[in-house]
Amino acid sequence: MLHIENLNAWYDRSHVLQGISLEVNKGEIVTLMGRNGAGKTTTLRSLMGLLSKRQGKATIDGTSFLDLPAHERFHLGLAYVPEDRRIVPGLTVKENLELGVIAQKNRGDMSALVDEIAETFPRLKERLHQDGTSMSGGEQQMLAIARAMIAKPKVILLDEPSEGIMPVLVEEMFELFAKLKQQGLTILLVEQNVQQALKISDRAYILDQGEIVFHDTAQNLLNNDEIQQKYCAV
Ligand SMILES: Nc1ncnc2c1ncn2[C@@H]1O[C@H](COP(=O)(O)OP(=O)(O)OP(=O)(O)O)[C@@H](O)[C@H]1O
Repeated sequence: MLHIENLNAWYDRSHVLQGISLEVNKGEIVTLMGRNGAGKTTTLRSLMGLLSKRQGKATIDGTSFLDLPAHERFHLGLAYVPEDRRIVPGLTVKENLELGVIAQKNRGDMSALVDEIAETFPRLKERLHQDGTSMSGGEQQMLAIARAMIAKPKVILLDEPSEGIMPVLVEEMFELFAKLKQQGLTILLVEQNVQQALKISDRAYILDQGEIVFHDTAQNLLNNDEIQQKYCAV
């Protein structure tokens, strides 16, 4: 589904990603792990075209997208939820969700789409008329994910969704990812919360200093303390 081959990326002269190759098959959750500064966010940002200098190849369902403008990636079925969530202040939860509909080519029935997504995110359903930014960090994270999901993407890139969120909501969030996977979504997940991420993932890649240094099934990695200690201790 998502295929990345020899991806390189630079911030000015700093060569941060040094030839990353990975793939995420349809319906898989794949976690990208690694210490702070390893290049995880840069990988997602490069895929979204947010770094001016990058090289390599990336395809979604066989279509190359690295050189396409952002809206065309979106129409190919690629969605991105950055770490900072970007909930629009002054808009309700429902209005924030509607922004996800407005961005679509074929908008269909806006309220039907909002109702549909609210079924998957019961916590949002109860708060549709509340100001989006008045919710807790975890709830805002769910709103950001729901807003991306409304476009029915094929692949979603999630950057540190559990960052700064209270433990009970983290649990709920990981359950939600498992549910989205069951609905057929393909997920590339960047997470520091290694144990929980691996429990719901199929496979994982470890990044270190801009290179993939290890990959395995999530189950094997979960049992591999040595590798976790070596590359994932913060
Ligand atoms: N805007 C920027 N300009 C210059 N260098 C940057 C910029 N953003 C990140 N870097 C550098 O690129 C490298 C990779 O950073 P990146 O944010 O991708 O790491 P990460 O694995 O996501 O880490 P973290 O878990 O801390 O977010 C780091 O050395 C970082 O200092």
